[in-house]
Amino acid sequence: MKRDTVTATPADAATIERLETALGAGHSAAPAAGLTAAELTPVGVGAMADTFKVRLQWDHPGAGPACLILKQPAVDGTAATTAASLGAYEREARFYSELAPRTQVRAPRLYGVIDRAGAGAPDTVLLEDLTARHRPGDQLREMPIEELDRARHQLALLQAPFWENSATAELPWLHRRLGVPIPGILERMERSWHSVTDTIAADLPADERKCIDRFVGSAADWAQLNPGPQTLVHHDLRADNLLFGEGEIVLIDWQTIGWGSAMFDFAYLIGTSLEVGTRRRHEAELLRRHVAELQELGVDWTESEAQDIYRWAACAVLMMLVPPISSVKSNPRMVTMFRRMLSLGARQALDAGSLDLLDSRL
Ligand SMILES: Nc1ncnc2c1ncn2[C@@H]1O[C@H](COP(=O)(O)OP(=O)(O)OP(=O)(O)O)[C@@H](O)[C@H]1O
Repeated sequence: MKRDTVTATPADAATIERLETALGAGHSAAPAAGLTAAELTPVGVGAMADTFKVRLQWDHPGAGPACLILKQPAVDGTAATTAASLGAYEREARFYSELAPRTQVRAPRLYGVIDRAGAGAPDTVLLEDLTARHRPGDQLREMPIEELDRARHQLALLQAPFWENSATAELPWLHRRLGVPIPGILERMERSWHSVTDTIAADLPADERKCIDRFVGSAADWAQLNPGPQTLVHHDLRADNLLFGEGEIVLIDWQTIGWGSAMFDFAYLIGTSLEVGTRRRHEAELLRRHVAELQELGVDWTESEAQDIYRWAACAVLMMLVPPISSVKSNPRMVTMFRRMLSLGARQALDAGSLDLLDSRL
């Protein structure tokens, strides 16, 4: 969003009251602190959520945060209804309140939650504002390998405490995209892919197009396989969902936090972040480091087991990006981004021999 088109809007009385109550309940404001004014500035209008930076004025200076990030259901009715039906808002709120405190992963601090729709579960999160000293990642540029490795380290911190943890696996609100039948996935994949073969995907090399064709036909079986140790899966761990600060990387956008194969986020992060040549040079070492760090964190896993699962996981980029491509139309940045990631994803699957693996297992 262009900064010069962004204007701040004063919050109405109902919003101020909701914020004050939520911050009090979240122990993020002094008891009985009074919020006197709030001003909302949009920072991101996503597919499913609207995000605002909120400046706050308290009756006693310092009684609560001066600034926060508010992420709430999108105003766009269709997207919001889809997200709500998928449990995306509740899931993100529950991740921040119930799971983030059990990990060392760097996510924004949660200040409070709001049940805006009155559906009996929170759908809005109030988060630590990191706009001043952090910059969002850029999906259109290659991530420097040192930064990628630090993001990967955060992934190890997310995964280790929940590794094969049966109580976490049973949490009904976690997103399940792997290891379960996904109704209509084949039709959605095919419809989406065929709608862009003459546009976004028109100039992809023939072997990449063929690879995507084959993957689309077997995506449901691929997702069902879901091999290897299971743990928490972010499901969209890529540059756009990372905030880079001095000496730290912060992971955001937890609407799709779920349960699945430990190699999924690893393959997706690498596949969406690195150019093909860089990935080829570094992926074995990144995998080795990832397993070594998990082991240091108490996880019982070996490099060769991880390599085996990586062959499957190398389709993660295609799995995540083929279904939404048909809805990417007019925005040139999104078109460029999707085309680039499709190509990277296909090349990653080809390099890993993922489709041959799939053929041999089915
Ligand atoms: N705590 C935060 N501090 C600073 N900026 C943030 C914070 N949270 C989100 N942002 C900014 O807002 C943008 C949108 O946030 P986020 O990725 O969580 O939602 P989204 O992508 O719009 O929604 P969706 O969940 O529908 O994909 C981010 O790209 C980031 O620039």
